[in-house]
Amino acid sequence: MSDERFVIEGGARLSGEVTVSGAKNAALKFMAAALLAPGRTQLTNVPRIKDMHTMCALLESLGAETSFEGHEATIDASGIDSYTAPYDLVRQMRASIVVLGPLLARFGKAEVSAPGGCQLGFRKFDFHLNGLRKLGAEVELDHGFIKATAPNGLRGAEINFEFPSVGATENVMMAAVLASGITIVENAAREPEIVALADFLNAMGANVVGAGTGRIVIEGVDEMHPAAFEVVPDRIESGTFIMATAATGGDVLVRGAREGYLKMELEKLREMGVEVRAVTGGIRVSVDDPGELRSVDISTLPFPGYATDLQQPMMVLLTQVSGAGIITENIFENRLQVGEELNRMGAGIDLFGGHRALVRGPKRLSGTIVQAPDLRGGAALVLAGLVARGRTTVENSGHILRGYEGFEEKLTGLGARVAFESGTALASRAGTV
Ligand SMILES: CC(=O)N[C@H]1[C@@H](OP(=O)(O)OP(=O)(O)OC[C@H]2O[C@@H](n3ccc(=O)[nH]c3=O)[C@H](O)[C@@H]2O)O[C@H](CO)[C@@H](O)[C@@H]1O
Ligand SMILES: C=C(OP(=O)(O)O)C(=O)O
Repeated sequence: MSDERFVIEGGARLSGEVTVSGAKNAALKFMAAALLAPGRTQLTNVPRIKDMHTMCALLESLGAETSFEGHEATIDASGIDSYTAPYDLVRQMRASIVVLGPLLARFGKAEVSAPGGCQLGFRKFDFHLNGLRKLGAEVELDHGFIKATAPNGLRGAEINFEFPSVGATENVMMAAVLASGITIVENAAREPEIVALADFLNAMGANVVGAGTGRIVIEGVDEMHPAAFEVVPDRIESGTFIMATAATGGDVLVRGAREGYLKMELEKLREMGVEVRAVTGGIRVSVDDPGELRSVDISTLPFPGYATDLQQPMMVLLTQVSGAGIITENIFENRLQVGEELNRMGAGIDLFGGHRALVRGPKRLSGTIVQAPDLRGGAALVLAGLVARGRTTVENSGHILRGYEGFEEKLTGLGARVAFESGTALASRAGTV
């Protein structure tokens, strides 16, 4: 439990403009990819969020030099002298597992603490390990650590994923760029962040084609070099602001949002009657009365299906529109649990096991104290606070800081009444710090 909280006075309609930050789930992988080459990688449009600091700490623990000023991060991976990602960092951020592929590819060895269970449900890593084994690595689980070695180097192979896992596709791509010969990844994840990573790897000298389709082909190269690269905009942050605007009944230009990154989500919003269109520089969303919108069913799936990371914000929106909608969560079974917190606010959501929820609207939510169950669930509860009567306090909000830059400032800039408090700030107000 963290001692950070968002406090929201509900009832304001959002209006104006908001600019989305760079994508967490792309930037983290670029930083791991920097391990593939000695020298100084320079990333721009890096979001100022907690996960970036965690990744800097992880890279530094391996011997890299990092700096993170404004929205620019530099990583010099010349002096790597450790190949172990420790438990205390992996525990904070599961995405740490993506250093496995690059370390193994460049140094022939890597040890990463096995990521434990987390808020979203079972998050297995078997696809990562089996993919690396196919490339010739010896991989074992020993005393809670994934230990991988490739004494004779990695060699290209055909890898057929049982499920298009984002992280496993990324780990295998980053390992295969320095393997000898050709690697073919079938049933690869197709998320925009995979395409962004392939573009970045190619800028570093790799030869990756097919990213964004289910078949990625990688021809190994002898060495990689550092590159300067810009992080793509965050589609999940974009979607969060779009849904917040629809739920409060507002009119907002979400600068940086890309229509191609939110195909299914925008289709669903249009089906509901939300006016949402691509304009120069972003996406404009406008709703007069959320109660006049119609409910829809959604089912989360790998891209280009409906994103699991935008399921919880949609759950909040569905409480504000007319009719009943069924949410089917196919990726992370625990992500529907936020419905229980919403029910404490009066949402009346029926939860059927871990996979289905029935949301009926429109409901007048009432503010109370709720607990952020995870990153996107926490953001969804802030959205619920925006539409609720009275004051909502979202406790355990440290999760939200992992993924949203300046959430309080951005929402306040759109007219919301939101404050962020941390234990330190509260103690300081009380004169104890
Ligand atoms: C840092 C990052 O980019 N996180 C995103 C990434 O997580 P992450 O990369 O962890 O998600 P995956 O695509 O790997 O997971 C999808 C599903 O596959 C299962 N699985 C995965 C790997 C494995 O070895 N075995 C296995 O069974 C998982 O339990 C889950 O049910 O993609 C998810 C799905 O879009 C997003 O919600 C996360 O925000
Ligand atoms: C679940 C997420 O992140 P992670 O995979 O790092 O937990 C997310 O970005 O929504």
